[in-house]
Amino acid sequence: MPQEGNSNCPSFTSPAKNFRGFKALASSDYSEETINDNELALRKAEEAASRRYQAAEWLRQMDQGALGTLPKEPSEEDFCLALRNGLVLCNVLNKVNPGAIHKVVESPILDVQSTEGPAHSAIQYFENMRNFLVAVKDMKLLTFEASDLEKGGSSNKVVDCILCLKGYYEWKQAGGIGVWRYGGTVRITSFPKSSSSSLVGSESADESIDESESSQYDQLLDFIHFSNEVSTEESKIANVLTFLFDHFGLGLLQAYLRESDGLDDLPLNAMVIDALLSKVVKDFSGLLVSQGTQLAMFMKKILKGERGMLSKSQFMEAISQYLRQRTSMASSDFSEFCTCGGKREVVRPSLISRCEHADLLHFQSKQLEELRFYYQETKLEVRDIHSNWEEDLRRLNHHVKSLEVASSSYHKVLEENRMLYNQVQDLKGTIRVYCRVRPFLPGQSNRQSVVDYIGETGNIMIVNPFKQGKDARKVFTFNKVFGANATQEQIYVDTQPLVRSILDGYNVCIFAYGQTGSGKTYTMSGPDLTSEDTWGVNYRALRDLFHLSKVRLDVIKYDVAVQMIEIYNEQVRDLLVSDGSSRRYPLINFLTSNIRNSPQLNGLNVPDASLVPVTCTQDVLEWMKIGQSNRAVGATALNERSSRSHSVLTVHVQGKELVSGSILRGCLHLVDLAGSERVDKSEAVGERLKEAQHINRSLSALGDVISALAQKSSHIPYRNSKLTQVLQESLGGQAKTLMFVHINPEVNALGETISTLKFAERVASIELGAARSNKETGEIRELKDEVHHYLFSQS
Ligand SMILES: Nc1ncnc2c1ncn2[C@@H]1O[C@H](COP(=O)(O)OP(=O)(O)OP(=O)(O)O)[C@@H](O)[C@H]1O
Repeated sequence: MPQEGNSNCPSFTSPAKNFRGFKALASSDYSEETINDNELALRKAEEAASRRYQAAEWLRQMDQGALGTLPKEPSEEDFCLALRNGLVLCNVLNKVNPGAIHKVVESPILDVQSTEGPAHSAIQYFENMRNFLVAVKDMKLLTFEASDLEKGGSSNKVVDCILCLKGYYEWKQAGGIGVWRYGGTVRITSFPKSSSSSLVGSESADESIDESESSQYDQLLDFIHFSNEVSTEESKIANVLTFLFDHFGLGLLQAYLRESDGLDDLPLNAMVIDALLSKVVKDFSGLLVSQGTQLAMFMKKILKGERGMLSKSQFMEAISQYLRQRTSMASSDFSEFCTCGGKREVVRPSLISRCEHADLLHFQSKQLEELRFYYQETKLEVRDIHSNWEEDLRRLNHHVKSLEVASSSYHKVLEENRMLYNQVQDLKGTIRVYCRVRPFLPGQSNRQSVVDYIGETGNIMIVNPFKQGKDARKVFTFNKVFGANATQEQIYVDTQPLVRSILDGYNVCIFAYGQTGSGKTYTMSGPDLTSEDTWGVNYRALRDLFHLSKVRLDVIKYDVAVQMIEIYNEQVRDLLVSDGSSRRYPLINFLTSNIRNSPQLNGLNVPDASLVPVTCTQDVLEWMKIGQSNRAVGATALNERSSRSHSVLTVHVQGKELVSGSILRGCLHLVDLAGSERVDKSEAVGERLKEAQHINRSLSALGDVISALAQKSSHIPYRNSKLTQVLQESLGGQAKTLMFVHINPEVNALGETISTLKFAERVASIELGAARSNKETGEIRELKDEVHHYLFSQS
């Protein structure tokens, strides 16, 4: 298991620690140790005792006879005394190397008290001891002097000899291969030198080594030097092993954790880690054992190779060669292992032979080459596409610009076309029809519109949400269609030329048609008289007339007067009465004389209605307020503010050219028709029902007149209603007529919307003939005046 080292790096306990004694002896650091002499002596004594006990223990194990004479932990004296007769040593040596001593003197009597005893026992003792020392020497093991067992001798040398014998024995028992050790602290390597002296060493080697042992001592120093080198190598190896072990262990841990991804509740505690690591240790130990076995086999092969016995240098050279081979083989695997961190899938390639590895490398570099090629190709393609795009974009830009030009020219052409069309219409006298779509009103929740599309050229497409396919859509065409967002200003712009033509002596009739609540009053008058922005056609037209008349003041003098009547339940009422209750709001006796069926000389259709001269817009506003308040307004289920009557505001303009004296007479009828909805839908009863019936009757009379006019019928039924009678001149005469047809975008008004639009299309087809100006030269006027006087004087 890894342990914390000084460098804080995990490391194995280095086998080199086994050389502690020798290193202490040889190292220069030794002198620097701060241990004082007493401590050193004590330590040495402890170590010597420990080794002595070890030797005694082994002798007791090897020879039963020693059990009685040699204590388990003998003092130095007891130890020497027990071995002095040489019996135990001879018996043990014969066990280690059977037959090494032919004759062992058994049962020596050591009677130190008898006078002969010492001599006799000394003989026995000498014989056994001599035999033992000779045999040991023959075996090239550590020896000692017989005197070492005497008082003042070096018992340590005896201990070294016994432990050396022990090491030899164990080495032999293990098969007698390679390195062997004795005493648990010293290694001795058997180098088969030709010289008789074996290489031996002992950590207990001290100053007592005499001259005769100098060659042994030199060898011992050699060995110390060698062992230092080995220890350096070993510590390096230990570091590598530590590193490998960590990788191996942590790699396994990682693999385990990776594979346990799915197990959410897996308790990952210290116990699991311990269990894992003990498994790792087990595997690693197994690996070490098998490696050890292989290494042992290899060493055996070297030692027992064909070359026979090896010298130290040969042996070391063989090891180095082997290591070099292994290093070059392992280094690539090792670096791969380090790079990939032991991941299973990546580690696998490390198992592939180098040949396969090279193939893989070759294959990958080929793939890399291909990838590079494709990358370059793609880069070129992208560049091509990019430049193509740029080209396309340039062309598109150009195209857009030409379209812009075309579109502006198109608009110009469209405008010209419209003007030409209007001129043609003027020539033909066709009634102009403008369609206006009312916006949804605040509070209307279902905002599904029946208006699907509004074209620039006067098309409007109505969609029926309850129908499918072709039948669901219907297109109507008018002079112009204004969407819900059109402003009052935009509405008036197209009307302005017509209005201005009044000052040139033309009659103009503008009437608003549409279902109740579709915005007729909004177009004609506007929602709020106080705000000029929302003024309707009426006020704008009058403002325009006054403005123009002022501009022409130096050339023509204009007189403007207005009439305002209402047709309610087929009765014509004067709305501009404000001079007392008796004349207020009089019912004009329509059937007798007050509506002329042919244009009057003064252009008045209803001569009995009040004709109020006005000089400015403010005058008009005042009179209109009076007219509005006089107007009959009734509430219906469809629209509380719904006007249940037709209102006609007529502006009479008479201009006299200052130079020529010519008279210009024009009039403008501004007609706000009553709602065109069907009676059943208005849910009206009683008075309201009567109103609705009258309104419908007059509107269908209007429809009949329009049909007859469209068919160029010889009889036009103007007299069927008051409305058609009042508008006769505008519909059938030489007037310029404009109809604003209004539609409600709501789905529940779809039926009315369709019938309104159909009616408007019919109106649009009527050709009235070219409008004519009511201009009388001074000469004609004078002649007319003369005729007039003449007729009056005759009557
Ligand atoms: N273009 C528009 N923009 C905003 N609001 C409008 C527009 N047209 C109509 N309205 C609003 O719709 C409501 C009904 O409009 P208006 O009274 O003009 O309808 P009408 O056709 O004259 O009704 P009636 O036939 O009953 O006289 C009013 O509240 C009006 O302000």
